Amino acid sequence: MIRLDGKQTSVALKNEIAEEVAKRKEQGLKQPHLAAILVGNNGASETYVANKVKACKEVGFKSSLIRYETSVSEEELLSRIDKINQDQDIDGLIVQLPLPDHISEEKVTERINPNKDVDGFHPQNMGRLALGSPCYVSATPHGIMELISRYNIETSGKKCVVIGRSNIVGRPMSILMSQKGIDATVTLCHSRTVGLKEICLEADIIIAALGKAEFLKADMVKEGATIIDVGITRVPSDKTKSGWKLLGDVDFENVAPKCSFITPVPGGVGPMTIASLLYNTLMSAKNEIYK
Ligand SMILES: Nc1nc(=O)c2c([nH]1)NC[C@@H]1CN(c3ccc(C(=O)N[C@@H](CCC(=O)O)C(=O)O)cc3)C=[N+]21
Repeated sequence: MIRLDGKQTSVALKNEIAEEVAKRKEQGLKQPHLAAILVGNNGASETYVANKVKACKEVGFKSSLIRYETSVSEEELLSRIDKINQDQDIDGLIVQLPLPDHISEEKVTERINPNKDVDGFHPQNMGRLALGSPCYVSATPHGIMELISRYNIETSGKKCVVIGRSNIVGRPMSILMSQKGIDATVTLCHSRTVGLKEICLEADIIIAALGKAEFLKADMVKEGATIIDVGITRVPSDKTKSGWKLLGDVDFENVAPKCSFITPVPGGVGPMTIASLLYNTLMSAKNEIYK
């Protein structure tokens, strides 16, 4: 069993990015600049955004964190997005999800200039993804593809089961795994799937992205499978310093011994998500996607 070390791989990817940023600086080009909007004070969102800002510093990016109270109006948020869209210095903009109920995530996502949509959530980027055209690939799916490629995991002709059909992970993952060059045969499963266990038992690669702690059990996994765990659930624990423990969507302890490759939580997909966001922001600064 080989652990897919997202921590270490994200450091490698960040080093490559930092090198390129340094080179661009020598050429007199400006620093890539990522802006993040955070609404309210959801604990998990705070951690993720703080990690993103820290990662920007590590690679030599400029970052701007824009905070709003939960009570901010949709109109005010949208007009701030308009302003950032116009700002020549800002290459990438993300609005951290989830948003409060009175703000439409759809409207917010659609308002971001697709050229700056380094989250890859805009319909233009999602549509291009489906068509196989150049686009910003959302950070978690992009990070997973990087892990698969850097560990030389075979995908061609393999049976891949994706569990969860969210717009930000499951759906784009199913598209990426089936695209030309990757060539897996994909089954996208969700809460109405009948016979999930039998479907999983056939899989060479399982991507668990349904958001239920320790959902995927050892009796659902074929010997030698590759398991990618996208879940991250916080549960109270008196054994950790923070008072919290992080659980993935996979029952790691029992599943790991059966696998050829498996991602841990934490230290798997999470750090790769952050590195991929930086990668997309560098692409934007270089105008590599929309020339
Ligand atoms: N507009 C938007 N873009 C996102 O990319 C986005 C989002 N909204 N909303 C929430 C999800 C979740 N997400 C994570 C990022 C980093 C870790 C991460 O760094 N995880 C660490 C642990 C961090 C911890 O201590 O919680 C790890 O797995 O090792 C996890 C999850 C980005 N998301």
